[in-house]
Amino acid sequence: MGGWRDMSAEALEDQYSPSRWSPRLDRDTIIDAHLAVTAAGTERARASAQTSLHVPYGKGDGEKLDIYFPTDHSGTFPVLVYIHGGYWQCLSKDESGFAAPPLVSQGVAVVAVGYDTAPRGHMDTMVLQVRRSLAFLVEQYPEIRGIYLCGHSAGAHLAAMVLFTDWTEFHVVPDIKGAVLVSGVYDLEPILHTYVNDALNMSREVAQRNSPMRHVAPAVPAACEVLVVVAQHDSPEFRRQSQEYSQALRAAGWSVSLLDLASVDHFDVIEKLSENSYILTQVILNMISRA
Ligand SMILES: N[C@@H](CC(=O)c1ccccc1NC=O)C(=O)O
Repeated sequence: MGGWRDMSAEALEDQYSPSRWSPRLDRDTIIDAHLAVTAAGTERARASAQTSLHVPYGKGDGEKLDIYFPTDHSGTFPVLVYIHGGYWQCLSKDESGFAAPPLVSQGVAVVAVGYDTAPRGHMDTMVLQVRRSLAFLVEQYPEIRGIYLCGHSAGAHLAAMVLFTDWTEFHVVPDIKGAVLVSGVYDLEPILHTYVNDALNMSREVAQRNSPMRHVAPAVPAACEVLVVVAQHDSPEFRRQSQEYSQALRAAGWSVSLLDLASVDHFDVIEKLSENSYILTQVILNMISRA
């Protein structure tokens, strides 16, 4: 976990700026393009699927989720819970439904979870909120048969934290059957030394306590199948984090695959989930149908 310690501040900043690594778009336009594409995809999903939007899972303003129901939902159904990225400080559930169309047409519900981003939300709060959203779903929707987590970037980090939850205080144990972690960050320590922490304001202790890499231990039972996905054009640091995290999980007895997707960057690696023909869409559908 150590190479980053030898980097200059500028180099580290570069490595943790996903917008600087795409051969497709330049750094000043790629984030806006990502917002536009995911917002349009979400609008399309909301227009075509049956939905329950802004469902409160807690008392806080930010504690709401959107449900995209399967086209045929007379019986039980699996659910993919999508946790958005945005470096724990931007984006929201309102542009996070774009992955729904190919899934709902195959009988899978999609839930886009909202959480309080920084500076309003603290790292501990975000992790707790996502955990509570799962407990809520299990209690409120008995039709759900099997939960699959999918998170992008900061959302992959939050999904990974959910895998290491002691559910006793939540009074329910969600049946998490799989997790798809896309271009995530699993060790938060390097982030402390970058602009990313300006809004997050994490101490070293908070960063360590919320680093999935530090929770991988053989003592934690291997709960579900994990797919760690990384983009060809993610930065070397992002690629290293995915490699090391997947190796650590495997060494601890988890069933893990590392999927290194060619020809995509940090942003279109997730945007393309709106397409039925995208390889990751098919891999996810396959994971769900095998269970
Ligand atoms: N300032 C960051 C922004 C960023 O990382 C980001 C933006 C939108 C969606 C996901 C992102 N990355 C991780 O959560 C960058 O340089 O790309």
